[in-house]
Amino acid sequence: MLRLDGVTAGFGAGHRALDGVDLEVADHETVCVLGPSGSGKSTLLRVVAGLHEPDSGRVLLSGRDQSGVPPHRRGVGLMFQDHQLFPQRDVGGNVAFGLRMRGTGGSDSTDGTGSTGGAARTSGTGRTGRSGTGVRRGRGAGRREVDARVDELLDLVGLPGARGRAVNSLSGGEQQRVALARALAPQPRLLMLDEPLGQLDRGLRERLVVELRALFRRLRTTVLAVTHDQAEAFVLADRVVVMKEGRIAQAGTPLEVWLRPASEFVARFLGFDNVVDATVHGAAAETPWGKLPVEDGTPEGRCRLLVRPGAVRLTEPEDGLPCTVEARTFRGGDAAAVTLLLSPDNGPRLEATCALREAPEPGDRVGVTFPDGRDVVRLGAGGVTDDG
Ligand SMILES: Nc1ncnc2c1ncn2[C@@H]1O[C@H](COP(=O)(O)OP(=O)(O)OP(=O)(O)O)[C@@H](O)[C@H]1O
Repeated sequence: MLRLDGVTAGFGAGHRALDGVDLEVADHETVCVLGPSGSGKSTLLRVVAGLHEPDSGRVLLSGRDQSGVPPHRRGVGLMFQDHQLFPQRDVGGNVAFGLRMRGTGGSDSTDGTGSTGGAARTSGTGRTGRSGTGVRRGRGAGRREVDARVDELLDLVGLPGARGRAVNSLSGGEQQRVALARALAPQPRLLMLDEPLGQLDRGLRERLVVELRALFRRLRTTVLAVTHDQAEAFVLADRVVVMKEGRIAQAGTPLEVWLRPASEFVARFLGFDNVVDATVHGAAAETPWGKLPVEDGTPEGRCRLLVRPGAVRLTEPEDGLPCTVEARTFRGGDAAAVTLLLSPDNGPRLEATCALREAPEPGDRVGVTFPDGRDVVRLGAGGVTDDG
């Protein structure tokens, strides 16, 4: 569906917001681009949408090179985090705008980019017979037909009966759903979401992201989404792409990336802080915290080693590496988990997790052992791309 070949793009001489990016998104796949602020995520979407011309490289949609193809002729939908609904139109008017974007050349867009409802699908690109919203294409639909289509889309996003409501009477989450209905209305061949849930509170995000995933699966929508929140990306994505300074640091399924971060950068981005120098010999690694088990097949030699908090077992001070508890943070969740920051007598600080009822207090003395190698990972081994 989408392919980027060596795309480099920037803002002025020598600046590279994207640096030789190769990326593919398959039909019906949801790919989430993750990365810290400034890593090039939004620029990537803008290049695909045709809103930013690459300096070199190619963007192909359904095998066709998009050089020189204007945004409204690319058939991609783009939804930004601030979703930019039209406040003067009611919910129905906003979603109907998305419907009108089909085959109009996108001229309704407030900024000429199609960013409000998505760069429009153009007619004649052959999308007949597609299951999904049930919204059919064609101009000149009568009022009743438009209303019916709008209702269908609102049902789809979980806002039945909202057609006549004023946009400013909706909650943030409801507005988000309207924006999504509007972006889905033209049946873009590729839907791109830029921090789609960025401004919503955590509880709502967690709920909506699960709904979005179910919706995209049901509609078989092809999605390229950008987020800086790895938890969100892991729920939504079939595949995640982690970016660093305009390059792809790693791509893989959420599980692959979580299990085998390709580099220290990716590991730290995922929130893992126990990363140390180590030397692997056989089934063990020499570390500043002592000898730790590693999984069978771990390549030998000097490396950076990730020790996930799950590998750290608390015990009595005399039974393991003696540490002082520096801080403890209640994380909540089903397991009532607590994150502990430990200061070992030897070696750098160490993060551990445990259940609340077992959690020691700051200042307490504990011992730690590392009984299981499954959460001890040699970095740079087994990732798709290693950024060193
Ligand atoms: N309009 C612009 N003019 C100049 N530089 C820009 C412009 N837009 C982005 N940049 C620069 O390009 C780089 C990539 O920016 P981009 O917005 O793509 O990153 P991002 O990963 O989406 O960041 P965020 O998560 O903060 O939105 C950054 O260094 C940024 O400062």
